[in-house]
Amino acid sequence: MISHPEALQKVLATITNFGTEKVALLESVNRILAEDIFADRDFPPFDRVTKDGIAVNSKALENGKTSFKIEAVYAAGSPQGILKDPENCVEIMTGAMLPKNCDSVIMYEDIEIENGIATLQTEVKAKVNIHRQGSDRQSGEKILSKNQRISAIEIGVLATVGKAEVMVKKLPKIAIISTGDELVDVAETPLPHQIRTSNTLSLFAALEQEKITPTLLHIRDEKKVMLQQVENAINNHDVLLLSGGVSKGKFDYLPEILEELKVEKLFHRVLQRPGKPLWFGKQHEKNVTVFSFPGNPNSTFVNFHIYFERWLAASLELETSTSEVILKTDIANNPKITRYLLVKTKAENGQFQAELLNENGSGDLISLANADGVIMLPPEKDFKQGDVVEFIKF
Ligand SMILES: Nc1nc2c(c(=O)[nH]1)N[C@H]1C(S)=C(S)[C@@H](COP(=O)(O)OP(=O)(O)OC[C@H]3O[C@@H](n4cnc5c(N)ncnc54)[C@H](O)[C@@H]3O)O[C@H]1N2
Ligand code: MOO
Repeated sequence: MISHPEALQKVLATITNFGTEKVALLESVNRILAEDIFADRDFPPFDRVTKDGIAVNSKALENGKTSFKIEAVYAAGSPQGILKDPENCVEIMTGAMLPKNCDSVIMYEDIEIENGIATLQTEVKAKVNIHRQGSDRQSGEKILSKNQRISAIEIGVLATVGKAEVMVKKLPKIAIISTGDELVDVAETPLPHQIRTSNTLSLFAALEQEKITPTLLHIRDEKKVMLQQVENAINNHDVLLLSGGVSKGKFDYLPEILEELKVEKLFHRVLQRPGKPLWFGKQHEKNVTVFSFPGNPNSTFVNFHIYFERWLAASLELETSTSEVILKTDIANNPKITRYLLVKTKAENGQFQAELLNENGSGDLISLANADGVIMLPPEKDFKQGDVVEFIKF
Protein backbone atom coordinates (compact mmCIF):
# COMPACT_ATOMS: atom_id res chain seq x y z
CA MET A 1 0.00 0.00 0.00
CA ILE A 2 1.27 3.49 -0.79
CA SER A 3 0.91 6.74 1.10
CA HIS A 4 -1.38 9.60 0.11
CA PRO A 5 1.49 11.84 -1.13
CA GLU A 6 2.83 8.99 -3.29
CA ALA A 7 -0.64 8.29 -4.67
CA LEU A 8 -1.25 11.96 -5.46
CA GLN A 9 2.14 12.18 -7.17
CA LYS A 10 1.27 9.18 -9.37
CA VAL A 11 -2.08 10.75 -10.24
CA LEU A 12 -0.52 14.10 -11.12
CA ALA A 13 2.12 12.37 -13.26
CA THR A 14 -0.65 11.39 -15.71
CA ILE A 15 -2.11 14.86 -16.37
CA THR A 16 -3.24 15.31 -19.94
CA ASN A 17 -3.49 18.32 -22.24
CA PHE A 18 -6.90 18.29 -23.95
CA GLY A 19 -6.16 21.27 -26.22
CA THR A 20 -8.18 24.42 -26.69
CA GLU A 21 -11.38 25.48 -28.40
CA LYS A 22 -13.31 28.66 -29.16
CA VAL A 23 -16.71 29.10 -27.55
CA ALA A 24 -19.30 31.87 -27.56
CA LEU A 25 -18.75 34.43 -24.77
CA LEU A 26 -21.66 33.36 -22.59
CA GLU A 27 -20.73 29.71 -22.90
CA SER A 28 -17.28 30.46 -21.50
CA VAL A 29 -18.43 31.10 -17.93
CA ASN A 30 -16.73 28.71 -15.50
CA ARG A 31 -14.35 27.49 -18.23
CA ILE A 32 -10.57 28.04 -18.11
CA LEU A 33 -9.26 30.86 -20.27
CA ALA A 34 -6.69 29.66 -22.84
CA GLU A 35 -5.48 33.05 -24.09
CA ASP A 36 -4.15 36.25 -22.55
CA ILE A 37 -6.57 39.12 -23.02
CA PHE A 38 -5.34 42.62 -23.89
CA ALA A 39 -7.10 45.98 -23.75
CA ASP A 40 -8.23 46.74 -27.32
CA ARG A 41 -8.38 50.50 -26.51
CA ASP A 42 -7.74 52.77 -23.56
CA PHE A 43 -9.98 52.29 -20.50
CA PRO A 44 -11.89 54.50 -20.36
CA PRO A 45 -11.55 55.15 -24.10
CA PHE A 46 -12.14 58.91 -23.73
CA ASP A 47 -12.32 61.50 -20.95
CA ARG A 48 -15.61 60.25 -19.53
CA VAL A 49 -17.90 62.62 -17.65
CA THR A 50 -18.87 61.10 -14.28
CA LYS A 51 -21.68 63.45 -13.16
CA ASP A 52 -24.77 64.92 -14.80
CA GLY A 53 -24.36 68.70 -14.86
CA ILE A 54 -22.44 71.33 -16.81
CA ALA A 55 -18.96 71.30 -18.33
CA VAL A 56 -16.89 74.49 -18.20
CA ASN A 57 -13.37 75.74 -18.83
CA SER A 58 -11.45 76.00 -15.55
CA LYS A 59 -9.97 79.36 -16.56
CA ALA A 60 -13.43 80.89 -16.22
CA LEU A 61 -13.69 79.43 -12.69
CA GLU A 62 -10.21 80.70 -11.79
CA ASN A 63 -11.28 84.16 -12.98
CA GLY A 64 -14.14 84.04 -10.42
CA LYS A 65 -16.95 83.52 -12.93
CA THR A 66 -20.11 82.08 -11.34
CA SER A 67 -22.72 82.31 -14.15
CA PHE A 68 -22.48 80.55 -17.47
CA LYS A 69 -24.63 80.77 -20.59
CA ILE A 70 -25.64 77.29 -21.77
CA GLU A 71 -24.48 76.74 -25.36
CA ALA A 72 -25.70 73.16 -25.93
CA VAL A 73 -26.78 69.88 -24.28
CA TYR A 74 -24.84 66.64 -24.88
CA ALA A 75 -26.05 63.17 -23.87
CA ALA A 76 -23.97 60.01 -23.34
CA GLY A 77 -23.63 58.40 -26.75
CA SER A 78 -23.35 61.65 -28.73
CA PRO A 79 -20.06 62.37 -30.49
CA GLN A 80 -17.70 64.77 -28.72
CA GLY A 81 -19.20 68.26 -28.40
CA ILE A 82 -17.37 71.58 -28.24
CA LEU A 83 -17.59 74.60 -25.97
CA LYS A 84 -17.27 77.49 -28.42
CA ASP A 85 -16.89 80.32 -25.92
CA PRO A 86 -14.76 79.45 -22.85
CA GLU A 87 -16.85 81.86 -20.77
CA ASN A 88 -19.97 79.72 -21.39
CA CYS A 89 -20.91 76.12 -20.49
CA VAL A 90 -22.58 73.08 -22.00
CA GLU A 91 -24.96 70.71 -20.25
CA ILE A 92 -23.44 67.25 -20.13
CA MET A 93 -24.55 63.80 -18.93
CA THR A 94 -22.72 60.99 -17.12
CA GLY A 95 -20.99 58.73 -19.65
CA ALA A 96 -20.62 61.44 -22.31
CA MET A 97 -17.27 62.48 -23.82
CA LEU A 98 -15.90 65.61 -22.19
CA PRO A 99 -16.51 68.36 -24.79
CA LYS A 100 -13.55 70.15 -26.41
CA ASN A 101 -12.34 73.24 -24.50
CA CYS A 102 -13.82 71.89 -21.21
CA ASP A 103 -11.82 70.48 -18.29
CA SER A 104 -14.27 70.70 -15.37
CA VAL A 105 -17.70 69.25 -14.66
CA ILE A 106 -20.08 70.72 -12.08
CA MET A 107 -23.02 68.65 -10.79
CA TYR A 108 -26.61 69.85 -11.26
CA GLU A 109 -26.90 69.81 -7.43
CA ASP A 110 -24.35 72.69 -7.27
CA ILE A 111 -26.04 74.99 -9.82
CA GLU A 112 -29.38 76.55 -10.62
CA ILE A 113 -30.55 77.06 -14.19
CA GLU A 114 -32.79 79.94 -15.18
CA ASN A 115 -33.41 81.36 -18.67
CA GLY A 116 -30.54 79.39 -20.21
CA ILE A 117 -28.02 80.56 -17.59
CA ALA A 118 -26.41 78.19 -15.05
CA THR A 119 -25.39 79.86 -11.78
CA LEU A 120 -23.15 78.31 -9.13
CA GLN A 121 -24.81 77.85 -5.74
CA THR A 122 -21.66 76.89 -3.89
CA GLU A 123 -17.90 76.93 -4.25
CA VAL A 124 -16.79 74.24 -6.72
CA LYS A 125 -13.52 72.59 -7.62
CA ALA A 126 -11.96 72.82 -11.07
CA LYS A 127 -10.95 69.76 -13.14
CA VAL A 128 -13.10 67.22 -11.32
CA ASN A 129 -15.84 64.71 -12.20
CA ILE A 130 -13.87 63.33 -15.13
CA HIS A 131 -12.71 59.70 -15.53
CA ARG A 132 -9.53 60.31 -17.54
CA GLN A 133 -8.85 58.42 -20.78
CA GLY A 134 -6.54 55.43 -20.14
CA SER A 135 -6.46 55.99 -16.38
CA ASP A 136 -7.69 52.39 -15.67
CA ARG A 137 -5.70 50.58 -18.36
CA GLN A 138 -3.93 51.63 -21.54
CA SER A 139 -4.55 50.10 -24.95
CA GLY A 140 -2.44 46.93 -25.35
CA GLU A 141 -2.06 46.22 -21.62
CA LYS A 142 -2.71 42.63 -20.48
CA ILE A 143 -5.96 42.61 -18.53
CA LEU A 144 -6.67 38.87 -18.07
CA SER A 145 -4.19 35.99 -17.98
CA LYS A 146 -4.65 32.57 -19.51
CA ASN A 147 -5.23 29.64 -17.12
CA GLN A 148 -7.66 31.56 -14.94
CA ARG A 149 -11.26 30.52 -14.43
CA ILE A 150 -13.80 32.71 -16.18
CA SER A 151 -16.36 33.94 -13.67
CA ALA A 152 -19.20 36.41 -14.11
CA ILE A 153 -16.84 39.34 -13.63
CA GLU A 154 -14.41 38.12 -16.32
CA ILE A 155 -17.40 37.82 -18.69
CA GLY A 156 -17.84 41.59 -18.29
CA VAL A 157 -14.16 42.25 -19.01
CA LEU A 158 -14.21 39.95 -22.06
CA ALA A 159 -17.38 41.68 -23.29
CA THR A 160 -15.88 45.15 -22.99
CA VAL A 161 -12.90 44.22 -25.19
CA GLY A 162 -15.20 42.70 -27.81
CA LYS A 163 -14.52 38.98 -27.26
CA ALA A 164 -17.72 37.57 -28.76
CA GLU A 165 -15.82 34.26 -28.85
CA VAL A 166 -13.27 33.15 -26.28
CA MET A 167 -10.46 30.60 -26.49
CA VAL A 168 -10.84 28.16 -23.60
CA LYS A 169 -9.28 24.88 -22.50
CA LYS A 170 -11.04 21.82 -23.93
CA LEU A 171 -12.58 19.57 -21.30
CA PRO A 172 -12.16 15.81 -21.10
CA LYS A 173 -14.95 13.42 -22.09
CA ILE A 174 -15.88 11.59 -18.92
CA ALA A 175 -17.92 8.48 -18.13
CA ILE A 176 -19.21 7.94 -14.59
CA ILE A 177 -19.81 4.28 -13.99
CA SER A 178 -21.46 2.63 -11.01
CA THR A 179 -21.33 -1.06 -10.28
CA GLY A 180 -23.26 -3.18 -7.81
CA ASP A 181 -26.45 -5.24 -8.08
CA GLU A 182 -27.87 -3.60 -4.97
CA LEU A 183 -28.25 -0.26 -6.77
CA VAL A 184 -31.47 0.95 -8.35
CA ASP A 185 -32.37 4.15 -10.16
CA VAL A 186 -33.45 7.24 -8.23
CA ALA A 187 -37.00 7.01 -9.62
CA GLU A 188 -37.44 3.43 -8.37
CA THR A 189 -38.69 2.17 -5.02
CA PRO A 190 -35.89 -0.04 -3.67
CA LEU A 191 -36.62 -3.54 -2.34
CA PRO A 192 -35.44 -4.14 1.25
CA HIS A 193 -31.99 -5.31 0.06
CA GLN A 194 -31.52 -2.50 -2.43
CA ILE A 195 -30.53 1.19 -2.31
CA ARG A 196 -30.86 4.01 -4.80
CA THR A 197 -27.69 5.02 -6.61
CA SER A 198 -26.46 8.38 -5.34
CA ASN A 199 -22.67 8.52 -5.85
CA THR A 200 -22.92 8.75 -9.59
CA LEU A 201 -25.42 11.59 -9.41
CA SER A 202 -23.27 13.56 -6.94
CA LEU A 203 -20.30 13.21 -9.27
CA PHE A 204 -22.45 14.13 -12.26
CA ALA A 205 -23.53 17.32 -10.46
CA ALA A 206 -19.95 18.14 -9.44
CA LEU A 207 -18.80 17.78 -13.06
CA GLU A 208 -21.67 19.89 -14.38
CA GLN A 209 -20.32 22.68 -12.16
CA GLU A 210 -17.08 22.33 -14.14
CA LYS A 211 -19.10 22.57 -17.38
CA ILE A 212 -18.50 18.88 -18.14
CA THR A 213 -21.55 16.79 -19.00
CA PRO A 214 -20.50 13.21 -18.38
CA THR A 215 -21.99 9.95 -19.60
CA LEU A 216 -23.75 8.02 -16.81
CA LEU A 217 -23.62 4.28 -16.84
CA HIS A 218 -24.62 1.54 -14.42
CA ILE A 219 -23.10 -1.91 -14.88
CA ARG A 220 -24.37 -5.09 -13.26
CA ASP A 221 -21.97 -7.24 -11.22
CA GLU A 222 -21.57 -9.69 -14.07
CA LYS A 223 -18.04 -10.04 -15.33
CA LYS A 224 -18.79 -10.45 -19.06
CA VAL A 225 -21.19 -7.52 -19.20
CA MET A 226 -18.79 -5.41 -17.18
CA LEU A 227 -15.87 -6.17 -19.47
CA GLN A 228 -17.83 -5.20 -22.57
CA GLN A 229 -19.26 -2.00 -21.12
CA VAL A 230 -16.00 -0.78 -19.59
CA GLU A 231 -14.24 -1.46 -22.89
CA ASN A 232 -16.86 0.55 -24.70
CA ALA A 233 -16.44 3.39 -22.19
CA ILE A 234 -12.66 3.34 -22.67
CA ASN A 235 -13.10 3.64 -26.43
CA ASN A 236 -15.28 6.72 -26.15
CA HIS A 237 -13.92 8.77 -23.24
CA ASP A 238 -10.79 10.42 -21.87
CA VAL A 239 -11.55 9.63 -18.24
CA LEU A 240 -13.50 6.92 -16.43
CA LEU A 241 -14.76 7.63 -12.94
CA LEU A 242 -15.86 4.35 -11.44
CA SER A 243 -17.58 3.96 -8.12
CA GLY A 244 -17.74 0.70 -6.19
CA GLY A 245 -16.38 -2.77 -6.79
CA VAL A 246 -12.72 -2.18 -5.93
CA SER A 247 -12.35 -3.73 -2.47
CA LYS A 248 -11.98 -7.40 -1.75
CA GLY A 249 -15.55 -8.63 -2.32
CA LYS A 250 -16.20 -11.78 -4.36
CA PHE A 251 -18.03 -9.68 -6.97
CA ASP A 252 -15.48 -6.85 -7.04
CA TYR A 253 -14.38 -7.68 -10.59
CA LEU A 254 -13.24 -4.23 -11.58
CA PRO A 255 -9.50 -4.49 -10.83
CA GLU A 256 -9.09 -7.64 -12.94
CA ILE A 257 -11.31 -6.31 -15.73
CA LEU A 258 -9.33 -3.09 -15.91
CA GLU A 259 -6.09 -5.04 -16.18
CA GLU A 260 -7.63 -7.23 -18.89
CA LEU A 261 -8.46 -4.08 -20.83
CA LYS A 262 -4.80 -3.01 -20.63
CA VAL A 263 -5.40 -0.28 -18.11
CA GLU A 264 -2.06 -0.19 -16.31
CA LYS A 265 -2.60 -0.28 -12.57
CA LEU A 266 -0.59 2.62 -11.13
CA PHE A 267 -1.77 1.89 -7.62
CA HIS A 268 -4.46 0.03 -5.72
CA ARG A 269 -5.02 0.77 -2.03
CA VAL A 270 -3.75 3.85 -0.27
CA LEU A 271 -2.88 4.45 3.39
CA GLN A 272 -5.85 6.74 3.90
CA ARG A 273 -9.37 6.87 5.26
CA PRO A 274 -11.84 7.07 3.67
CA GLY A 275 -10.79 5.52 0.42
CA LYS A 276 -8.32 2.79 1.31
CA PRO A 277 -9.30 0.60 -1.71
CA LEU A 278 -8.80 3.45 -4.25
CA TRP A 279 -7.66 2.09 -7.64
CA PHE A 280 -5.95 4.27 -10.23
CA GLY A 281 -4.60 3.47 -13.68
CA LYS A 282 -3.99 4.52 -17.24
CA GLN A 283 -4.84 2.95 -20.58
CA HIS A 284 -1.83 4.22 -22.53
CA GLU A 285 -2.93 3.15 -26.01
CA LYS A 286 -6.12 5.22 -25.85
CA ASN A 287 -4.75 7.75 -23.34
CA VAL A 288 -7.60 7.11 -20.90
CA THR A 289 -7.20 7.83 -17.20
CA VAL A 290 -9.17 5.64 -14.81
CA PHE A 291 -10.13 6.59 -11.26
CA SER A 292 -11.90 3.77 -9.51
CA PHE A 293 -13.33 5.08 -6.26
CA PRO A 294 -14.36 2.89 -3.34
CA GLY A 295 -18.15 2.64 -3.31
CA ASN A 296 -19.02 4.06 0.09
CA PRO A 297 -20.57 7.47 -0.71
CA ASN A 298 -18.18 9.58 1.40
CA SER A 299 -15.25 7.65 0.08
CA THR A 300 -16.22 8.29 -3.54
CA PHE A 301 -17.02 11.95 -2.99
CA VAL A 302 -13.97 12.81 -0.87
CA ASN A 303 -11.54 10.95 -3.13
CA PHE A 304 -13.08 12.59 -6.19
CA HIS A 305 -12.07 15.93 -4.63
CA ILE A 306 -8.67 14.85 -3.34
CA TYR A 307 -7.50 13.13 -6.52
CA PHE A 308 -9.68 13.76 -9.57
CA GLU A 309 -10.33 17.50 -9.00
CA ARG A 310 -6.61 18.11 -8.54
CA TRP A 311 -5.81 16.05 -11.62
CA LEU A 312 -8.33 18.04 -13.65
CA ALA A 313 -7.05 21.41 -12.37
CA ALA A 314 -3.46 20.41 -13.19
CA SER A 315 -4.48 19.09 -16.64
CA LEU A 316 -6.17 22.41 -17.40
CA GLU A 317 -3.16 24.32 -15.92
CA LEU A 318 -5.57 26.11 -13.62
CA GLU A 319 -3.78 28.12 -10.96
CA THR A 320 -4.89 26.81 -7.57
CA SER A 321 -3.97 27.50 -3.99
CA THR A 322 -4.42 25.48 -0.82
CA SER A 323 -6.67 26.64 2.03
CA GLU A 324 -6.06 26.25 5.71
CA VAL A 325 -8.33 26.22 8.73
CA ILE A 326 -7.86 26.24 12.48
CA LEU A 327 -9.01 23.24 14.52
CA LYS A 328 -11.65 23.89 17.15
CA THR A 329 -10.92 20.68 19.05
CA ASP A 330 -8.06 18.26 19.75
CA ILE A 331 -7.94 15.21 17.43
CA ALA A 332 -6.16 11.98 18.26
CA ASN A 333 -4.55 10.87 15.01
CA ASN A 334 -3.61 7.54 13.53
CA PRO A 335 0.15 7.62 12.91
CA LYS A 336 -0.06 5.35 9.84
CA ILE A 337 -2.78 6.79 7.63
CA THR A 338 -3.80 10.12 6.13
CA ARG A 339 -7.29 11.05 7.26
CA TYR A 340 -9.91 13.23 5.64
CA LEU A 341 -12.48 14.40 8.18
CA LEU A 342 -15.75 16.12 7.39
CA VAL A 343 -15.94 19.65 8.79
CA LYS A 344 -18.18 22.65 8.91
CA THR A 345 -16.20 25.91 8.70
CA LYS A 346 -17.04 29.22 10.30
CA ALA A 347 -15.30 32.59 10.62
CA GLU A 348 -14.82 33.32 14.34
CA ASN A 349 -12.79 36.21 15.80
CA GLY A 350 -11.34 36.87 12.36
CA GLN A 351 -10.19 33.24 11.96
CA PHE A 352 -11.48 30.47 9.74
CA GLN A 353 -12.30 27.65 12.16
CA ALA A 354 -13.22 24.03 11.45
CA GLU A 355 -15.68 22.07 13.51
CA LEU A 356 -15.65 18.28 13.14
CA LEU A 357 -18.93 16.67 12.13
CA ASN A 358 -20.16 13.52 13.78
CA GLU A 359 -20.03 11.19 10.80
CA ASN A 360 -21.14 7.64 11.12
CA GLY A 361 -18.49 6.12 8.87
CA SER A 362 -18.00 6.56 5.15
CA GLY A 363 -21.44 5.18 4.29
CA ASP A 364 -23.11 8.15 6.03
CA LEU A 365 -23.91 10.39 3.11
CA ILE A 366 -26.41 12.47 5.09
CA SER A 367 -23.59 13.86 7.28
CA LEU A 368 -21.67 14.57 4.11
CA ALA A 369 -24.41 17.01 3.16
CA ASN A 370 -23.69 19.05 6.31
CA ALA A 371 -20.00 19.43 5.49
CA ASP A 372 -18.28 22.30 3.68
CA GLY A 373 -15.32 20.06 2.96
CA VAL A 374 -12.70 17.92 4.66
CA ILE A 375 -9.59 18.65 6.66
CA MET A 376 -6.59 16.56 5.75
CA LEU A 377 -4.58 15.14 8.63
CA PRO A 378 -1.21 13.71 7.65
CA PRO A 379 -0.06 10.61 9.57
CA GLU A 380 2.17 12.54 11.88
CA LYS A 381 0.99 13.39 15.33
CA ASP A 382 -2.05 14.09 17.41
CA PHE A 383 -3.56 17.46 16.58
CA LYS A 384 -4.45 20.12 19.12
CA GLN A 385 -7.12 22.79 19.21
CA GLY A 386 -5.69 25.86 17.43
CA ASP A 387 -3.50 23.83 15.03
CA VAL A 388 -3.61 24.92 11.39
CA VAL A 389 -4.47 22.13 8.91
CA GLU A 390 -5.17 21.87 5.19
CA PHE A 391 -8.82 22.26 4.14
CA ILE A 392 -10.28 20.88 0.94
CA LYS A 393 -13.54 22.59 0.02
CA PHE A 394 -16.37 20.65 -1.66
N1 LIG B 1 -12.39 -7.26 3.31
C1 LIG B 1 -12.42 -5.94 3.06
N2 LIG B 1 -13.62 -5.37 2.87
C2 LIG B 1 -13.68 -4.06 2.64
C3 LIG B 1 -12.51 -3.29 2.61
C4 LIG B 1 -11.27 -3.93 2.76
O1 LIG B 1 -10.19 -3.31 2.70
N3 LIG B 1 -11.28 -5.26 2.99
N4 LIG B 1 -12.60 -1.94 2.39
C5 LIG B 1 -13.82 -1.31 2.80
C6 LIG B 1 -13.85 0.03 2.33
S1 LIG B 1 -12.80 1.11 3.09
C7 LIG B 1 -14.74 0.46 1.40
S2 LIG B 1 -14.87 2.15 1.02
C8 LIG B 1 -15.60 -0.44 0.65
C9 LIG B 1 -15.40 -0.18 -0.83
O2 LIG B 1 -15.90 -1.23 -1.51
P1 LIG B 1 -16.18 -1.24 -3.05
O3 LIG B 1 -15.43 -0.16 -3.73
O4 LIG B 1 -15.96 -2.60 -3.51
O5 LIG B 1 -17.67 -0.79 -3.11
P2 LIG B 1 -18.97 -1.66 -3.00
O6 LIG B 1 -18.67 -2.85 -2.19
O7 LIG B 1 -19.50 -1.84 -4.34
O8 LIG B 1 -19.87 -0.65 -2.20
C10 LIG B 1 -19.58 -0.21 -0.92
C11 LIG B 1 -20.83 0.47 -0.35
O9 LIG B 1 -21.13 1.63 -1.12
C12 LIG B 1 -22.44 1.55 -1.66
N5 LIG B 1 -22.45 2.09 -3.04
C13 LIG B 1 -21.74 1.65 -4.06
N6 LIG B 1 -22.02 2.37 -5.17
C14 LIG B 1 -22.92 3.27 -4.81
C15 LIG B 1 -23.62 4.31 -5.50
N7 LIG B 1 -23.44 4.50 -6.82
N8 LIG B 1 -24.50 5.05 -4.82
C16 LIG B 1 -24.70 4.85 -3.49
N9 LIG B 1 -24.07 3.90 -2.78
C17 LIG B 1 -23.21 3.13 -3.43
C18 LIG B 1 -22.73 0.07 -1.72
O10 LIG B 1 -24.09 -0.19 -1.74
C19 LIG B 1 -22.05 -0.42 -0.45
O11 LIG B 1 -22.88 -0.22 0.66
O12 LIG B 1 -15.29 -1.77 0.94
C20 LIG B 1 -15.07 -2.06 2.32
N10 LIG B 1 -14.89 -3.46 2.46
O1 MOO C 1 -13.04 4.04 1.87
MO1 MOO C 1 -13.77 3.12 3.07
O2 MOO C 1 -14.64 4.44 3.24
O3 MOO C 1 -12.58 3.77 4.34
O4 MOO C 1 -15.23 2.85 4.04
